[in-house]
Amino acid sequence: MKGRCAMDRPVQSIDNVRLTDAEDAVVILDQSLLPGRTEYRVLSDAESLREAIFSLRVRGAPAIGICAGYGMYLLARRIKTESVPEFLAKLRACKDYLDAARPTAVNLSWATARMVRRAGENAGRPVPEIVRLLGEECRRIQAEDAEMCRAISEHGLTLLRDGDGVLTHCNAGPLATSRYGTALGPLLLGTERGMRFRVFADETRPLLQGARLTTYELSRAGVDVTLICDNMASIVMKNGWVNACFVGCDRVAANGDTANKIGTSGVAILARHYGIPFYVLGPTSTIDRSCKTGAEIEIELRDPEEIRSKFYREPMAPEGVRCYNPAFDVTDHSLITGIVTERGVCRPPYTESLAALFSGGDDHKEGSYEHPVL
Ligand SMILES: CSC[C@H]1O[C@H](OP(=O)(O)O)[C@H](O)[C@@H]1O
Repeated sequence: MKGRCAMDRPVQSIDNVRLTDAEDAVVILDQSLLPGRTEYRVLSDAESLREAIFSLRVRGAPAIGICAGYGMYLLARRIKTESVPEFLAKLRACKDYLDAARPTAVNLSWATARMVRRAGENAGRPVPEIVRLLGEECRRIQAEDAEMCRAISEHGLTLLRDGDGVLTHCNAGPLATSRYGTALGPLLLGTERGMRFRVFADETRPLLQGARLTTYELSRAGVDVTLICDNMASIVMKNGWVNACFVGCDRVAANGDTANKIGTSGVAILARHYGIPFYVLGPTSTIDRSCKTGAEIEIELRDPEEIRSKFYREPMAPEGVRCYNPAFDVTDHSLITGIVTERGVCRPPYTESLAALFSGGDDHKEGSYEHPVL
C-alpha cells in the first residue's frame, strides 16, 4: 500500500504505526522495505499483526508494544459475546497469540498484559464498555511512549556536549518508538536546538537496521552520520572519534543487565577497553523486574537465511551452511555507564537505582513523570 510519505511529518515523529479512523485495522510503515521503499501495510487480523511483528515490518521494542496495544483493541472489537468471562478468556488468547511473535522485547508482552489487565479491572462492566476502555488504553500507550521518549531525550542530552562523536548500534530512533526515539532521541533533540554531533552508525548485521534505518532517520534530520560496518567500531573508537556510545534496549533486567540487538555487548566491551562511556536508553516499560539478571532473558533465534542471503543478490555462503542467528545479546550491567529512562539517568548499582524508579509501587506509572535525581 503506497501511503503518504513517512516523512511528511518532522522526522522526530515518523508515522510508523496507527489505528485507522474506522478502528478496523492497524496501519504500519513497513520498515523491512526501508530505505528503498516507503510502503504501508494494513493489518486487519491476528495473523497479519503477528507476521508484521515477527518479520520486523514493525520493530523496536516501544513500537512493537504500541502496535500490539492497537492490535489487542482491534481483536477485542471482533470478540462477539456478551459474556464477560468468555470475552476475557478470548482476549487472553489474543495476548498469547501476539506475544509468541517475538520473545525478547518486553514491550510486546507488557503492552498485551496491560490491555488484558485494563479489561480485567473492568470485568463488572458490559463488554461494549470494556471494549471502549481498551480503545482509550491503546491510545494511552502510544501517547505515554511519546512523552517518555521526549523525557529520555532530555535526560540523554545532558550527557552530551556540542560537537560530540556518538556511536550507535542497530536502530532506536522514531521508527522504533513513537517519536524522537530512545538512543537517537538526544541526538535529534539536540540537533533541533542547534547542537552538532558526529554519529557513527553500526550497520548492524544481519538485518542492517543501522544501515537502513538509523542513517535514514539521522540524515533526514540533518545529523552528521557515518555508516560503518560492525567490525569498524573498534577503529573509530581508537581514533578518538567517539565520546559516547548510545544504544537502545529490548529488556532490562533488575540488575541492569540489558538485552539489545546482537552485537551490543561487543560494543560495550570495546567502549570499556577505550574508556568511552556506554549508555543504554529506554523507557521504564522496557525494564523487566521479574528478570533478576540477564541470564533469565530469552534470546530470540532467527532464520539462518537472514545471514546467508536475505540482503544479497548472490548468496553470501554455501547453501545450507549451518548458521547461528541470535537476534539479541545481553550486555553485562558492569559494562554500562548509565541507563537513561524518562525518569532520569540511573547509575550503578542498578539493582538499587532501577528499583528506585518504581518506588511508587507500580510496574509502570502511566501519566506524567517525576524526575528524581538518581
Ligand atoms: C527503541 S528499542 C530499539 C531496539 O529494538 C531493536 O531490535 P529489533 O530491530 O530486532 O526490533 C534493537 O535491539 C534496538 O536497540
